[in-house]
Amino acid sequence: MWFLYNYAEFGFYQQVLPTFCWARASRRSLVDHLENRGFFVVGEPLEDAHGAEPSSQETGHRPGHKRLLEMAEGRTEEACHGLLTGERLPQHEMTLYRYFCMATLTITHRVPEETVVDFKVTEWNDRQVSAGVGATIYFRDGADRAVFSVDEERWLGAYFTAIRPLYLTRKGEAADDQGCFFLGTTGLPVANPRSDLCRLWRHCRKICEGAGPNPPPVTAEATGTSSRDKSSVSGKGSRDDQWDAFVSEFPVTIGALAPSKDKRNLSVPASAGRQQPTKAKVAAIVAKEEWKTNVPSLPDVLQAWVSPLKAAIEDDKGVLKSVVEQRWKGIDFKDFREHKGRGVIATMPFSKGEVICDCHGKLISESDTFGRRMNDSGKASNVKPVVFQLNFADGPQDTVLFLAQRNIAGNEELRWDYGVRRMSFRDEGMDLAWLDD
Ligand SMILES: C[S@@+](CC[C@H](N)C(=O)[O-])C[C@H]1O[C@@H](n2cnc3c(N)ncnc32)[C@H](O)[C@@H]1O
Repeated sequence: MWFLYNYAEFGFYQQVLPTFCWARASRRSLVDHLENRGFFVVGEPLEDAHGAEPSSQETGHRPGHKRLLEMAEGRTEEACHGLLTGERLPQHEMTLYRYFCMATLTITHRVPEETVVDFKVTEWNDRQVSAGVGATIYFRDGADRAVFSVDEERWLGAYFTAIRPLYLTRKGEAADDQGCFFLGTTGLPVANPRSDLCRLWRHCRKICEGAGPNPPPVTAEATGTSSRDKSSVSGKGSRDDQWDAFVSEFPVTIGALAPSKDKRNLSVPASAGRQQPTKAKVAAIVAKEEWKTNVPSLPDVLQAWVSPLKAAIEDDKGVLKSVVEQRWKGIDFKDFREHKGRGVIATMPFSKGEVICDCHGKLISESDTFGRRMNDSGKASNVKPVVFQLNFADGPQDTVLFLAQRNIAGNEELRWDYGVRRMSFRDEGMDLAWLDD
């Protein structure tokens, strides 16, 4: 019985665990080591405690991820059915569905991430279908290939026929889909599959946690156990049952070692989710860690919190490129003539929170920038400026981006609240009626 064999080593790991725990690489390698020795790892650190994303290799090949993917299959199947019967899924579900399709390639079929990013529509169209068996797809002139089951082919097919076209119709002149199969919501090829997969794992994990007070253990593939293989061992209950009994007898948490003093405030946000966590949520996360020293203070943690969405924007290659090239899709100039001069309109719908353009834009002689032409509205603004630290190749740069303040329809004028009122100009401002707009 696999864990009895390892049981002899368990005392050793209990001793050495704390010294390995905090450094991210050490946590990873320890988990790898344990899994290779046949241990199940519960609460596997899919991302490190500092909030950094795992490396692409880690993201692509964690056995725990395969398990999470299997657990998301049911929901994917439902979504696939909906898509194929003409149902319009909410945006975030379509995005998750696309993540799932990408993960099917990287995790189930071990297709390298670069190949997934570069996966072309022609390669999909050229797939070899064997009725009732599945399909073989050749990537990069046959350098990589994946043999899909019937279900997998159907999942990707539903993405291709029902989701990708929606993204494409939102493609403006500035955007180039480059014939890629996987597109982001803005119609551009996906740029960062690693962060997409991290979001998928977080989502899958939430589903697991929502399933009951004790999330199902993330099992190591090396043990030969999968969600579909819960055969009992030695007639003494399933492996999962035996594991549960084992864990309850010898509880251990690999996050139990306190964080270092300088890192403590960054240690919680990674597990806090997309929204700014409440004090209560941070308190619960901290309590769960059972740290004894350097326990982070709740207000400091809340202050250190950075939205994962914000982090994703700061690394988004499309945004970085648009800022540099001043090419923003889905918006255009419009002359409102004597009423208020030129302004900027949306030429496609934007969802709340989407990046629209940067605020002032790089000054290019004899060339306009959208940010500089946007008109004001104190009462009915639909975009808002937000400061980001964009991670350009030559270093981070503070940049103000305009984000959609609410869902914006095509053809709407984009306006932001300059923050000035008649009173801002003292008496001179009294003639500026547009400031009341
Ligand atoms: C940054 S510019 C915006 C672009 C400007 N409309 C143009 O044609 O260059 C700001 C100026 O636009 C005009 N403006 C901005 N918002 C306006 C509004 N809601 N109604 C009328 N004029 C407005 C004001 O003259 C303001 O000084």
